[in-house]
Amino acid sequence: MEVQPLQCADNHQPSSQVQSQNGVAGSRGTGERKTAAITGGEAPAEKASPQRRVSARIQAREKTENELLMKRKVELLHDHGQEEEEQEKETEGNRCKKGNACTRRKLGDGQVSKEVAVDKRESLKSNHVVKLQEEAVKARSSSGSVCDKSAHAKVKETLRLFNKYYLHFVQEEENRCRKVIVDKKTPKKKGHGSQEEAKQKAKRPDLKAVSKMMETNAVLYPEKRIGELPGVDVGHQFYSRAAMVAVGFHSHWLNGIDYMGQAYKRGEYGNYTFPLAIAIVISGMYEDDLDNAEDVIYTGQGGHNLTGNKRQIQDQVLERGNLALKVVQYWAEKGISGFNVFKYRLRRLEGQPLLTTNQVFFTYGRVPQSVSEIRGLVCEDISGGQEDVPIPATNLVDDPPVAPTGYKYCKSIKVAKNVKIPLNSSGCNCKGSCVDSKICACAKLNGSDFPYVHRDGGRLIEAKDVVFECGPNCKCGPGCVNRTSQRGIKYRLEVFRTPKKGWAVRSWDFIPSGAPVCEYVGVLIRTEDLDNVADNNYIFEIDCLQTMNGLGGREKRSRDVSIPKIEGIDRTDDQKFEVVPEFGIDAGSAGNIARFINHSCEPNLFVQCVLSSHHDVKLARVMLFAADNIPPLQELTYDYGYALDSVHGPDGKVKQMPCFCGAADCRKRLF
Ligand SMILES: C[S@@+](CC[C@H](N)C(=O)[O-])C[C@H]1O[C@@H](n2cnc3c(N)ncnc32)[C@H](O)[C@@H]1O
Repeated sequence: MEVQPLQCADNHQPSSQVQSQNGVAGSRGTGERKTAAITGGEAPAEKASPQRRVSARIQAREKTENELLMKRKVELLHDHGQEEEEQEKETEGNRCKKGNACTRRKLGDGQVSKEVAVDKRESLKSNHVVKLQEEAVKARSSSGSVCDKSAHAKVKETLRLFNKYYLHFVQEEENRCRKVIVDKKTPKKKGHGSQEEAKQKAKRPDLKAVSKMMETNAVLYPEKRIGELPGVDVGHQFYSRAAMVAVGFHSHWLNGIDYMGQAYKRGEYGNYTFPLAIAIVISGMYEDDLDNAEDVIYTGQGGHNLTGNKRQIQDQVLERGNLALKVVQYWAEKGISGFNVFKYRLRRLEGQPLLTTNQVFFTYGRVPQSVSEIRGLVCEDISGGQEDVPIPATNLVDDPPVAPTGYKYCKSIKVAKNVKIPLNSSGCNCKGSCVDSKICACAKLNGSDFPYVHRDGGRLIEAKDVVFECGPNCKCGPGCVNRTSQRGIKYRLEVFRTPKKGWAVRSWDFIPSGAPVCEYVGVLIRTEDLDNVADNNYIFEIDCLQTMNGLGGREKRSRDVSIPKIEGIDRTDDQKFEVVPEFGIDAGSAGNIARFINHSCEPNLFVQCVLSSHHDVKLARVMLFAADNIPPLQELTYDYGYALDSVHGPDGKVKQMPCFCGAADCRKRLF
């Protein structure tokens, strides 16, 4: 636990205004806690024993799991049926995977190419397409929302897997680059990897991640198909070309036009005229492009300078993808650089959902550039200057608009008097920055590897049981990558008022997956001393042990870390983990931005326990990391992890709270 002097901006005013509309307490009076069932103070007989609290959670989680399992079984049967139908089909996609004809538009590694799903198949206008779309709509409405929901979840899961592989390969690449530098400095030894060898292995991490997805059959839609892809809505943003390939939205990481060739004539699409384009990328790489949301003038493929200056250097030829676009109108013209280019007018199909911007700008809205542009501003910086980046609060909901009140902003953990923070653990002996995982003592605790990559100022490769960071006794400096979560808030966050959930948090900046967003800060307290639980919505129990053991239906996390031995607890005996967390963080009266982050059943953040100054998991720091690539202005959320029916009111009765997260897979209740 990092214990730092408490600095508090005084936001402590009467809390009556911190009420959300329609009767759901936005911030007061529900008595819930984040991870375990609780009982209010007025009915001692009903107070849940530690054992009971956790069992209730486990039971409810098991129920949810069983339901999900059943759902998955149904989907598998459905998928299997489809597979049989498609078995015979020979696909261009497969040939492409074997290495044929996949070269054209190049993006730099790591470049954020925010490709928008304008509509994958908007160039198709035939009756067959309309029919297929009608069938898809019918299928959706007849099978209820289950099909849709799981499709969204699958897309998200696929992208998360891709991001995980990507970060693993980023780490590999960072290590390789380091080796090149070391090799340059040290005389060449025979038998040891030379510079040449290191150079040869260079490959873009995003492309390696795509290959890995293909190798492991993890591409969600590996077969080309006509019609929309379930789970990818109009307006969906991909953050790299490779991510599109990982989902199967587009089967080339370089080509702009993805099309089905003549081979498809023999399959279920026998009535179509091939070649037929099924997905195009508007990458802004052609000097003759003119794109907006309703009408796109798309330039055909070929003849432009692959080095990336967008210049057309040759005439285009009416072949391959250029033949595959069946569109409203097409023509040939002399482009800006005087070469023949093909132009295709693409128009949105009637009835398609609208994009959020008129021009294809790739953001969900317009991010304010200065304080004067902020609509509904009620506070310029709720941290009162404590955070490096000011945190404005806006309110376009209440009349008159009010600012968040009833607490003190507090940048770092405040420790209750009866909580003893363990002494600082011994650290590593690395100089400057920890780089060699075979030498660094902290890396060894993390399974002999660093949990973070350097990219974007430090990104966590994947969620772990616990992350061991370098601490006060380590010899490395503050810039060490293994101190990534200790650098405070670096994104421009905003607290904003919602109609149904009280206050909420969003970022004006794009947040890449694995980036640290903030720590959950408040008063570190013994859970047995929490006496106002019935009125406090801001308690976070430090339940790393439960997470580690996958208790309460949680997903077990990566185990390649040295879990510290915990007195009285044998990790092999799961039952012994059924204990109530001993400590919690109460952000009710004092806390940081994290206290405003709402729950979602499909969250974009995840909770990660981090140990830096000491190694007592029960007192770990609670960090929130980005689970996905998060576009600007998307609400930041994490899963509070309640089991349904696990929360009890002061009268001992099960308490329920409706969930307004709006996710396709919403469980409809917070607890
Ligand atoms: C830690 S606070 C989050 C910030 C809070 N919205 C506020 O106004 O201060 C937790 C409370 O927010 C509300 N909340 C959070 N997520 C919600 C959701 N998905 N649906 C409904 N209410 C939610 C509930 O009142 C919950 O008790």
